[in-house]
Amino acid sequence: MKWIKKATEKTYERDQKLTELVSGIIDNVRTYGDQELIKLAEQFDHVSLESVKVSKETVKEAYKKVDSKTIDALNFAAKNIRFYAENQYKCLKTMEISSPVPGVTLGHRLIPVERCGAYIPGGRYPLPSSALMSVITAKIAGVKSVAACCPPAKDYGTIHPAVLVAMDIAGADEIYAVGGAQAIAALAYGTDTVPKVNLIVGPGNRFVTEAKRQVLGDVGIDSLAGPSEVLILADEASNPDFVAIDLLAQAEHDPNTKTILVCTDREMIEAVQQSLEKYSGELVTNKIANQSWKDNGQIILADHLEEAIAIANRIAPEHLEVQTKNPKEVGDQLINFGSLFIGSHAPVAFGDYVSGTNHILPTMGTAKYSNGVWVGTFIKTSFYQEITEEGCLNLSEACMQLAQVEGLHAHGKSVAVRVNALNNN
Ligand SMILES: NC(=O)c1ccc[n+]([C@@H]2O[C@H](COP(=O)([O-])OP(=O)(O)OC[C@H]3O[C@@H](n4cnc5c(N)ncnc54)[C@H](O)[C@@H]3O)[C@@H](O)[C@H]2O)c1
Ligand SMILES: N[C@H](CO)Cc1c[nH]c[nH+]1
Ligand SMILES: [Zn+2]
Repeated sequence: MKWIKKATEKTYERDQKLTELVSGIIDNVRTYGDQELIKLAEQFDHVSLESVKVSKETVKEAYKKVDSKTIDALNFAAKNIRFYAENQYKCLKTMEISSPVPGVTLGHRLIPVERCGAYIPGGRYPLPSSALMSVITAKIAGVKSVAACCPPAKDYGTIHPAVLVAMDIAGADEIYAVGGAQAIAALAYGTDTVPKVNLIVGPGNRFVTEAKRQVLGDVGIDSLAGPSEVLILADEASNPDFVAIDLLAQAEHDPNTKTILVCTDREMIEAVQQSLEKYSGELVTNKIANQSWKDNGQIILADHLEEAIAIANRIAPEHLEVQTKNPKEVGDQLINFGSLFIGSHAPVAFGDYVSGTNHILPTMGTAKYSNGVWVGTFIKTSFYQEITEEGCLNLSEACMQLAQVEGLHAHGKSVAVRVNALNNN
């Protein structure tokens, strides 16, 4: 099956040059700190900064540069994202339970990371919506201090004002005008201006993603996200205009975006192709969208719906739209996706901005084993046990036996001395 190779190909491939370039940036940030961040902002973002820290005054000024309709839309989106995150939080539970072994209590606590960094991409487009997604979710999870980073925009000499307003609405505690691999290095290792964090979340381009890969271990990360993806399931009942514009809506993100149509009806495929032609000329973003569709777009004709569903489950796309008849029934059979959009009136754009689900999602097939950013991303489920004298005696024999099998003498002895002490009392 030829389609499998293309549809499951990694959109983010590491290469030696990228690895070395990024490790050089990380090393320089560790050595030269803020001075290097300012130098790289000049080099890559063409902005000259005095400090990467964005002041409260600059944030206040940003509100004056953003129209009220945008601020209203950001607040509307923020409310829905908060609602979703708060309700997901309610699904998390602490646990404390008596073990069947008398004298042993087992439990886990939900402990938010103390400090996290949220990377908000800003190279190609300003993405205020991404600021809402990461920062709001971190704050609902209980993270005390959230540092938001985004590359400075040339036209403003700092972060784009709509992104600054979104960061503020979302509740960011600190804001830094720094992007790319250097932002990840600053968050991971700290500089005089940027205190280091415990966890970094948020998507970005190949430099950002490679940097996250390299700092992992010194700091936690959410995932290694690649360019956006959409897979649309369609049949003879779909609306070709809806299908076509949803493919292009993802394609306009990046020339590497992966856009796939899986359809059971040949005539529908032809109709979608005509709609694609129609829209491609209309879009302001058509240069990227057309390029992306040409290089990474794919149409797969499935023999029947069961096959279409199996294909979607095999590809495990970031976004999965079901625009077939009985979309709910089809949706129930889908098991690998970052975010599912059920019905022809559910374009990905709603999830990107306003429905409330998070748009920072697994890509490149990683939805087979992982999920998008949610409150749980920021919360550790940390275990504990409380053991009484009775519990100690009840656990001791099997414990000492296993320690002996493993040859770990002190392990066994740490139990034996307690048992002896109890028996001698
Ligand atoms: N999966 C998701 O949830 C999601 C959400 C939003 C965006 N995205 C993706 O995030 C990505 C955003 O990428 P972007 O480029 O627009 O913004 P970005 O902020 O990720 O990257 C911009 C930065 O890259 C660095 N850079 C640029 N050229 C460089 C070079 N030659 N060498 C070293 N560093 C360099 C610069 O520091 C610049 O500030 C897109 O691929 C988009 O699809 C994904
Ligand atoms: N579709 C992107 C996630 O893959 C998120 C986004 C931000 N703004 C618009 N869309
Ligand atoms: Zn999008």
